[in-house]
Amino acid sequence: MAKISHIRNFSVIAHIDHGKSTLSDRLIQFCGGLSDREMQEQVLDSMDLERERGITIKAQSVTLNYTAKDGETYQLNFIDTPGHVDFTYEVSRSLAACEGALLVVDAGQGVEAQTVANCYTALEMNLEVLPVLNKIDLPQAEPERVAEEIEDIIGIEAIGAVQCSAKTGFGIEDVLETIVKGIPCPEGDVNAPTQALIIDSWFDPYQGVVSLVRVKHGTIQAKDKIKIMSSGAVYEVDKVGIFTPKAKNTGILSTGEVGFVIAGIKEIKGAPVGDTLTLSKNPATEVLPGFKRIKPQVYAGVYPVSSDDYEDFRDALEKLSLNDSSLFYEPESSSALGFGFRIGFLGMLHMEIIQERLEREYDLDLITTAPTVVYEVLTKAGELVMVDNPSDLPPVGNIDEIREPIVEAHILVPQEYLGNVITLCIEKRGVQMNMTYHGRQVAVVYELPMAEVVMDFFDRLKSTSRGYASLDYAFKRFQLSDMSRVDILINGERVDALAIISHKDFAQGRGRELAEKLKELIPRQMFDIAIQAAIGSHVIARTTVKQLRKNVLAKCYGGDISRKKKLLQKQKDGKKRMKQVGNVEVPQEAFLAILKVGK
Ligand SMILES: Nc1nc2c(ncn2[C@@H]2O[C@H](COP(=O)(O)OP(=O)(O)OP(=O)(O)O)[C@@H](O)[C@H]2O)c(=O)[nH]1
Repeated sequence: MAKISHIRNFSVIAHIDHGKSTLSDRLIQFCGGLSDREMQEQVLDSMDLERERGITIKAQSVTLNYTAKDGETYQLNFIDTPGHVDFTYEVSRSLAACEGALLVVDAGQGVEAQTVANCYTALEMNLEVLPVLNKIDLPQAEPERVAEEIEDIIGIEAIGAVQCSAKTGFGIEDVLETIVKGIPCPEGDVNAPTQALIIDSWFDPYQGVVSLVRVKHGTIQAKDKIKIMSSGAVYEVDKVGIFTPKAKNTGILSTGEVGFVIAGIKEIKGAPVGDTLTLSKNPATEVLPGFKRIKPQVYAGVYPVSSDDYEDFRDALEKLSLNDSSLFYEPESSSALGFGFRIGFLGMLHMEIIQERLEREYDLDLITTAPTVVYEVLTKAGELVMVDNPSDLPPVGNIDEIREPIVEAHILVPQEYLGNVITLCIEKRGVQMNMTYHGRQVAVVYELPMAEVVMDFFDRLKSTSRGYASLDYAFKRFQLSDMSRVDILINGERVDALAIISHKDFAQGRGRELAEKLKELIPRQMFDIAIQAAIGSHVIARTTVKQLRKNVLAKCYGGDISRKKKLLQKQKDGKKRMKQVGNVEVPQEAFLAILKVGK
């Protein structure tokens, strides 16, 4: 238990790839939390997938003891935050537990969109933000220029900011001194009724639910009866402690501290993120301000390739949602794909990660339909319905208005690529709201339809700017828009899972491209396959997959047997991800073809 004046709770925020994880590991290493061997692996990114992709998904924490130059030992509770645009909401979750944040900026790259977005989130939450110029070992590092850029674009003091190289270890002690001197200690009353904020909860197969908490007032000790304030449920604390980064029982967490609580809670819903913990004896009367829950922005239907896997799929989703409170799912059925689930995601990266985890960790073969944003539909009867699935769109005759979600996108781009970025934004139906010049960089603000942004905008932005433009966006409002559903018919049969909602100006083009794309993707079969795109009963495009003329094996007649086997195996593998639509075999790629359209 540390003296409250000697506690510092902080996060590290940064644009992706500016070196947050590397710096975090250095700080842990400097404070003796890790051996050299453990240092080889980045510790805070614990999931395999994260390591492979080099991004941080789950907020985690570590408690460090640092003996400062003033001779005093400080307890530094450091809470990790993710850096990718899909996960910005997790940042505010971590920041709610802190008094300060290190704003890590790559001294070669300069300020990028999420540097700005994350910094504002921290400032709004009244945190002390301390800039850190990282990667000064790089020959292209320009710490002075970047410091000016921080002052100019973000408006916080940065001249004289601490400089370091997380890679070489240079300046790490200065960073720690900056934390001790620059970040205020927590405030709180150790004798007041206990109040602790649940920053994160996850399911551990051996311990049950583990919650990461920040104690604002009072203490939590082993054997205490804790009460979850939203539900009133009472549990007995088994273990409390800190992460060093390994979990270490301390028997108590006191005011100002950050650590874990395990209390025999079986369900993640039992300890909701953002909720307040108190003690059943002398409970607090008020809950702590939580943080706003984020709703999924992108929905897609996910179906097992084999209907036998449905139960396993449901179990897998249940398990996965134990560790990912942002995962939303509900059963859905499609006439083309059978029984599956509609899953809500925070963005396209989240969708990819979930799909990969389901396939990899749970060994499922899945088919995912094209992702859709949520539309607000006003019916002629005056009802407002939210539609997250094209096939749920009411019949055209019943629709009064369709309103699509609009985001405000903040883009930072070097001047030489500004033209390309503007061209892209216009192509994506963007409306420019603001543009300011900051030295070599330009900050542009656009309102863009979310549907356009979630598709391929990020990749396009990167490629059109050689990787230099950066993006941050947030939902702003719904806006009346001229949208319609484009249906795909295969041999006259409407395939619900292939329907898309598109702006009328693009509907014709997208319908045509989609039909063409499907023609490439659907293998030739023993008969002609007609592919049509239609709006209502009006066919807007048509293509045909011609029938196979010869048996593929005929070519091998008399040829060697191993080649024949290979061919058969290839056909078999290819079949794994096929879905039967009427009498036509449609491959998985076909259901995602829409993502490749409109580029
Ligand atoms: N030269 C140099 N490279 C660095 C330094 N710090 C980090 N890097 C490299 O920059 C890349 C990104 O670093 P990470 O620590 O993964 O960045 P991050 O901000 O944590 O990224 P996410 O975890 O993906 O959000 C890695 O290849 C690091 O090795 C530094 O001080 N100097």
